[in-house]
Amino acid sequence: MSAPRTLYDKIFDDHVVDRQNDGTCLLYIDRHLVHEVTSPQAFEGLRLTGRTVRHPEKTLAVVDHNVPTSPDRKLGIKNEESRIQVEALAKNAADFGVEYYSETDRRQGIVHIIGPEQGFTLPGMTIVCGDSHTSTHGAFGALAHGIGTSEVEHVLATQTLIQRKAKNMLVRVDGKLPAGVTAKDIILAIIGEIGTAGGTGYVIEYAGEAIRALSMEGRMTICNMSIEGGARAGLIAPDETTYAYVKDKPRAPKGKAWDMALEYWKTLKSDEGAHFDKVVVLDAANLPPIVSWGSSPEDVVSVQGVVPDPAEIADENKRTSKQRALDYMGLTAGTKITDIELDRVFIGSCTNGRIEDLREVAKVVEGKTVNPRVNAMIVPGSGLVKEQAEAEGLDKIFIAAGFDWREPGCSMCLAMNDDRLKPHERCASTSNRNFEGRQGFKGRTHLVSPAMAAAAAIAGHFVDIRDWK
Ligand SMILES: CC(C)[C@H](C(=O)O)[C@@H](O)C(=O)O
Ligand code: SF4
Repeated sequence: MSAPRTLYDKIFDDHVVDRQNDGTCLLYIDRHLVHEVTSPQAFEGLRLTGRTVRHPEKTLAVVDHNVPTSPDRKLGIKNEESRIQVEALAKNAADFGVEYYSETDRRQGIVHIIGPEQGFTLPGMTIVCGDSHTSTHGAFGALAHGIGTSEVEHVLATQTLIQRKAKNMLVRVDGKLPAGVTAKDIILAIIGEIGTAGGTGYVIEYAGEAIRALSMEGRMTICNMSIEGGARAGLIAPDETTYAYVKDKPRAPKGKAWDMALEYWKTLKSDEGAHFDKVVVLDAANLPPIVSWGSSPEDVVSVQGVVPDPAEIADENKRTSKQRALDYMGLTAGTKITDIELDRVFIGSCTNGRIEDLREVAKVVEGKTVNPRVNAMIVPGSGLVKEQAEAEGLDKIFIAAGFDWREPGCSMCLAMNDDRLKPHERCASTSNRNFEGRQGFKGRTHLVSPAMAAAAAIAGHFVDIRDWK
């Protein structure tokens, strides 16, 4: 009998092409997603050395970070740098025979949203992209992680990647989530608990009753932010929820191939007794809605809490850094979270820009009006999410409430396009990063769930969504 293995061990082992004595491995890569920011030099490298893309059919390219989200974006991109990046990807995809979704393609959207939508992302696969939030695809029980631009070139040329095995970490979330508390709150709570370096050197497998109960959308939200906890990747073992989501997606296996795939996918779980180097356990029943107060995703507190006091931190470096975060955020220790007023609300991103997120938002804002002080935008994660939302009439609810309803893209998740905060503007955001300047120079970001962002847009300040009527 071979030793019990984790899900990560299994997927890794199944993809090893070569293993050196020092542990360096060459891994086969099943799927490669490409966006405009991290691919120009990689394609240029191929050109300079006269190489081709080894498997264009295992590669999919899309523009997302730099595309405008205004309705008139068909008229072109005004910002020169953005335009050059987008045009470069269009040309590279055409030159190298890679399928490409331009900003006018209805399937276009954020790279981590379109992969699953197209059935390009499947259980058991190795998936890479020159983007840290590639961890999102781990929700399907795929080993998915970000790579650097030189690695993008390596994968384009060889369909393989040099990797060393990471350690195994298990995050088990037991129990049932209370009403109003979501996948976003789970992952913010996990990062609050383990810290942004807690997952360094690990691949995290999420398990437990609360994880099993999540939809694929919720699971993607969790895996998406694994990287904010320092982990190389996040994983959730596939189950009936996964298969139901994947079935009939454009690129999912069909007929006999589906049956064979399913048989394999059912083996994709950690064996009884498999060894984890680190285990963290959380109880879902005790989780409140969470709001970030600082400039790191670990700076989180319950919506019922107050802005913490750095003076209470013993470690000097940490104390100084958290004080700096408070200053940057323009907050005073002891302020009640529900007393924090907002200027902007951003609902979207690869963390929370999927259809289920928009349905949650619609439930909260239907028949209500955005606070006049607040400028609130909703950016669907893809063209297909937008179509689905419109088919369900969600856009009408949003527009009637005073939200700006946009075209798909990364938008205000990061300030790489026209959507950005002005200095000192304070934003409730469903995205994944609250670093200094992330949403615009001197902008102030509070990370929250879609329901919490929606309620904040209406109230003009944070409210406990559990009290929402
Ligand atoms: C631009 C890209 C390389 C970057 C990433 O790697 O994650 C971006 O998507 C982000 O979220 O910061
Ligand atoms: S939505 Fe944000 S986190 Fe996701 S890929 Fe785009 S910039 Fe990165």
